[in-house]
Amino acid sequence: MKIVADENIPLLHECFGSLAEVVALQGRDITAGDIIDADALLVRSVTKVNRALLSQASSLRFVGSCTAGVDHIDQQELNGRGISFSNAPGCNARSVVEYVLCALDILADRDGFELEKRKVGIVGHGQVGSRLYQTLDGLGVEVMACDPLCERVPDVRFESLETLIQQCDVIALHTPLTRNVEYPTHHLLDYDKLSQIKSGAILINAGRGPVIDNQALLRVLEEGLDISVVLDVWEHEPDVNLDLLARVDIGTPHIAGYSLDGKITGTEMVYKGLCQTFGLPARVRLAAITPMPALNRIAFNDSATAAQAAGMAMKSVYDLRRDDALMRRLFRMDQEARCIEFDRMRKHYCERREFSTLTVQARKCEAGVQERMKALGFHLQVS
Ligand SMILES: NC(=O)c1ccc[n+]([C@@H]2O[C@H](COP(=O)([O-])OP(=O)(O)OC[C@H]3O[C@@H](n4cnc5c(N)ncnc54)[C@H](O)[C@@H]3O)[C@@H](O)[C@H]2O)c1
Ligand SMILES: O=C(O)[C@H](O)[C@H](O)COP(=O)(O)O
Repeated sequence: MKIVADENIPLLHECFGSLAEVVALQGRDITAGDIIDADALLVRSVTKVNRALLSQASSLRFVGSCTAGVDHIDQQELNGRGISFSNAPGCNARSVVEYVLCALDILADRDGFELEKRKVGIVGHGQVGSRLYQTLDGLGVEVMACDPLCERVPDVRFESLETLIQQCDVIALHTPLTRNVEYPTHHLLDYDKLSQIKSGAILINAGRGPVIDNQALLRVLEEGLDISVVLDVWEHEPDVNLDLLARVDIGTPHIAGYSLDGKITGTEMVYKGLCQTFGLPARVRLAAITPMPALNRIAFNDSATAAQAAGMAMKSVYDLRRDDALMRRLFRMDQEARCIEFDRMRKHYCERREFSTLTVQARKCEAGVQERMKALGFHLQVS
């Protein structure tokens, strides 16, 4: 068997090496010629799997994308050719939730607000949105969700997008990128909607860049709309608009889902999908070869307040300011170098772990500290 794969799939050879010959290529550069005799193609979000790419792939039986998003995959074309497809729904949902929590923590420090006093609106109540909702709700934050496609459940407050825009102090976008469907998300936030966001609010996009019309966002910011903006995803990646980057409060190179845990789970989910398609036993257990986190324990004294402890624990696992600072190096580069650097930052991304890998000892701490740590998803030790 021959597998052609994006070289940025973690543990690629450990996982698939015993099953097949694995040819690892740069995801953006995979061509129709590269997969002529491949039995399986494994991609991440930067490879467009469409009619042109598949045109000569007569042996191809399986395509796997180690990602949550599938807007780069023409699934109709795959169905038409009888090619099985697997992706990795939810693999990195916790990672994105933690990115959003860390962004809010940094802005709360900078601007001196308490998250518990802010109203948060989440657009998209799927794997990421629902987990974010639950976490914020557990922290005592007032939350509302907007998702016209999601089944209504009693303990979730669903509102329209207009209500979220009018009422919320934080708006977080977690929808897929869709066009030509009943509720398309392409440019869901256009000039009109952006202009209506409350003054002082925070807008976060860690879904897909084109869900916000980036030119319109730049325009409202230039016109003086007083909002803070956190962008992990950009229209026309890897070609980031520097005028927009200059105006956002936090900017990162599409790494919200890049915890090592999330990426490895993505690999494992696709590995299982491939094994199923080819009738092979899925023997590799990636948990067994996942590295130990560099930091696995932190202890608080009884003098710690809940807010202080939460901020320290979050920053010790993931300090988002580092990613923002690295991103701003793009200002020093010409367009070609910027695109290369955007991909380079993603390829060589630091080994970031999820909150659950950190044990928080809060034995003598007040109940508030313990509750906050638990709600955030840390592994709490109180005995
Ligand atoms: N930045 C990153 O690193 C990163 C990581 C993971 C996922 N993503 C992106 O975020 C998206 C969401 O991730 P997920 O895992 O939660 O996906 P998901 O498919 O589980 O959830 C998406 C939700 O959005 C809802 N939705 C669709 N159209 C909508 C609309 N017009 N308005 C409101 N809601 C709408 C869907 O009903 C669904 O519940 C992915 O599709 C992917 O593109 C980005
Ligand atoms: O859709 C996803 O899962 C995320 O956007 C993912 O983090 C994208 O990462 P990439 O495939 O571009 O490495």
